[in-house]
Amino acid sequence: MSVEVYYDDDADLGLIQAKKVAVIGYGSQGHAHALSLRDSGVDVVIGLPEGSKSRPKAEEQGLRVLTPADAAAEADVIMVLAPDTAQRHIYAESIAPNLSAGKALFFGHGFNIRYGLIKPPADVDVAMVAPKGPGHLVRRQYVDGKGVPCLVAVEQDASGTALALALSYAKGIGGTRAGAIRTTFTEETETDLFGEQAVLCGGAAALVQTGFEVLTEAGYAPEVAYFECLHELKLIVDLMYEGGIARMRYSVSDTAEYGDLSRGPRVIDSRVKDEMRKILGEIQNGEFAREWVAEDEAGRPNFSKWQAEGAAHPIEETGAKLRGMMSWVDRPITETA
Ligand SMILES: NC(=O)C1=CN([C@@H]2O[C@H](COP(=O)(O)OP(=O)(O)OC[C@H]3O[C@@H](n4cnc5c(N)ncnc54)[C@H](OP(=O)(O)O)[C@@H]3O)[C@@H](O)[C@H]2O)C=CC1
Ligand SMILES: CC[C@](O)(C(C)=O)C(=O)O
Ligand SMILES: [Mg+2]
Ligand SMILES: [Mg+2]
Repeated sequence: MSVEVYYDDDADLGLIQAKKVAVIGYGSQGHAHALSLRDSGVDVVIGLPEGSKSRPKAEEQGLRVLTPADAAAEADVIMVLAPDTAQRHIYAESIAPNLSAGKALFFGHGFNIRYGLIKPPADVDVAMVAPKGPGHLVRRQYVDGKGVPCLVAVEQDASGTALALALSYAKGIGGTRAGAIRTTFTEETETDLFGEQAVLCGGAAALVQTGFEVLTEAGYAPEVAYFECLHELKLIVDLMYEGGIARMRYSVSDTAEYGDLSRGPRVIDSRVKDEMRKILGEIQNGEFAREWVAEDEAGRPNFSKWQAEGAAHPIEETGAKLRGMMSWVDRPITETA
């Protein structure tokens, strides 16, 4: 099955330039969308509660900041880029009362629509523009004249032009420079959650920490273990990113390649694959979403405990010391937001 991919020539920037856009939230994604849309000639207003820590950041960047309700009331297009767990409350309290017929409700991730936590009225467009990368990279790429590929999806096409508007928005944040791939809210949500849980965040972090523990528990220096299990991972992933796993295997020694081919499948074995399938099942049947919403409503006790445990892992102390010696390590991600 081939996917539809749209580039700059397939998108009319004029459509989004003719609208007023409210970006609700000014964090990782919010700041990137808002600043890049503004730089693309779009009339943008930011929606943040009074007392939000993000307000001064948005104001320092010259953006107009209103409450979420006032921003939603002014806007034709409302892009929701607040935390997934906060979105249903923001929608009920501030957006729904200001969502009149003909407006468009946009998302950067499909969680709340996929799991029925937000149910928009039938007379508005509901679409998604979801960059496939962290917000700070989305902004940096835009500033550099490039873009991060993104997914676009239409859940509700009340106007008959929802896809064209989503593509126009994607062009405004640099997404169609790299390519905007057509998908659905269901596919984006389920694959995004699976990727971050099993591979990109959960799987990779557990792999790095476990490798570090095995080496240090066997008596090897934490600094040497850090380089092997975390630092060099970026260099290896960069090779995969540039030319796939084959390119990485071409570039490493044949000793490394033999170790990779013969030992890799012992680490990520059929038990791990079965567990990944179970994780995917929990995403598909809504179990993960119910658990996460309940955890959030209970004040996030497990989340806070696991966060603290992660921050106290010995790899963090070793890494902080070593990175202090690395003048070439990139600027901190807090610089642009
Ligand atoms: N992080 C990423 O790169 C990616 C995120 N996404 C999706 O983008 C969306 C936003 O995520 P992300 O950028 O990580 O979020 P962040 O946590 O980085 O930022 C959230 C922003 O929302 C604000 N906020 C919190 N509560 C409210 C509220 N009640 N009303 C209005 N604004 C509020 C926060 O303000 P304050 O400073 O006051 O807390 C902050 O500015 C999510 O749907 C996420 O899944 C999609 C792709 C990648
Ligand atoms: C990989 C994490 C992510 O899905 C992302 C940056 O794309 C997220 O939700 O932050
Ligand atoms: Mg993602
Ligand atoms: Mg995600």
